[in-house]
Amino acid sequence: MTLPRLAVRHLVKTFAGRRVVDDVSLTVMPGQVTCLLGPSGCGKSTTLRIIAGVDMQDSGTIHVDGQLICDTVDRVPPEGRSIGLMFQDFALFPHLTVAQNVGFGLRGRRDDGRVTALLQKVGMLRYLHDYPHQLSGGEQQRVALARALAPQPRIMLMDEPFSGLDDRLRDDIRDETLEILKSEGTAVLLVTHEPNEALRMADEIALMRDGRVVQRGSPYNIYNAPKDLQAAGFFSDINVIKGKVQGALTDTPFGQFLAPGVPDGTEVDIVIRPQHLKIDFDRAGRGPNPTPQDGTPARGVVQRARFIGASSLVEFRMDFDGSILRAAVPSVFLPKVGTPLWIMIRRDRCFVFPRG
Ligand SMILES: Nc1ncnc2c1ncn2[C@@H]1O[C@H](COP(=O)(O)OP(=O)(O)OP(=O)(O)O)[C@@H](O)[C@H]1O
Repeated sequence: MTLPRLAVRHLVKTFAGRRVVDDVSLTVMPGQVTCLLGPSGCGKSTTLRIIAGVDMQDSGTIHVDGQLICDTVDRVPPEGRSIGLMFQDFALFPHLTVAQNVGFGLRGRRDDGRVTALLQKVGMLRYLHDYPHQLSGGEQQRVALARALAPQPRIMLMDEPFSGLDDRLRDDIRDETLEILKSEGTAVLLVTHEPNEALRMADEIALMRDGRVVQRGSPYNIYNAPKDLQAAGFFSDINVIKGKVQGALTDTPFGQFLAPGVPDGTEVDIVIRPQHLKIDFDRAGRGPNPTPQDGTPARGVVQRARFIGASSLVEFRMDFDGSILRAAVPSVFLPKVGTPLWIMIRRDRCFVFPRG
């Protein structure tokens, strides 16, 4: 069995009586990316700082390749942890050239061609003698990556490293960075509050809320099997339809939904993402026929429709209770406000959660 490159267990950190990091455990395997994902203030950066050795935990352990590097008794100093850091504001030294900046990353070790090899890898070899102010944001980011990789760290900790870059550039740099980190076999722990960044980069996502890791899993699993309503809502807009369970089923205007194992009388939220609503025509008020997969259709009237490029966002006011449902549909379809349409809910794409 492969040992995790980084294993963090039961980390706790309290500031002014508040548990900012509350029993956090996570692992990163060699050559893999784990994303610590969560809203601002949930404790991501504090967790990262403890792993880097800049902050000290109140309790909990950190192991690198099975070796204890920090508990509350023994503590390997930051420079002895074989950890590289990349932060958004982790600026290059302005008075050093690109080559000197990367060379600085070697921390006194012999170069042996590593600086040029790394600059080649990040596509910056021709800027060897340039100074940081002569480079674009994306180019500086590439040099920063080369500098962080110079001492061949076993782990790279990244805190929102791409947030200073504009959208198009960010996607490119993200993909390139990932490829380079994988080719170096570095284990990466990446902190972000952006779900799309985590979905795009992570092998594993640890979803954090109020100091706790509430769910861990592959991007696919965490997106398609969220643990609760908040976890579902963190990744996209969601629609919520209310119901009450009777005999493991809940009745709604969209027909019955299965709620296995949920006791009778429990109020539930049926959650569905906008792209999983199906829309059909009115047919003079008859609408489409019910199907086993899509259940009973319900009628709504278009309240708002916005073209946003690849898709259109359509907002419906539902006849049954006046509530609003949002659908994302291919952008070839942009219905007029006031159009009656019928909506069906794909059973296989719904999540049923007891209301908390
Ligand atoms: N040194 C400190 N002293 C007191 N409180 C702190 C300290 N460092 C962090 N906190 C608090 O701990 C909480 C978590 O902060 P942290 O920076 O870890 O969150 P985060 O999830 O990384 O958020 P962001 O994405 O905004 O940086 C915040 O409420 C913050 O104010």
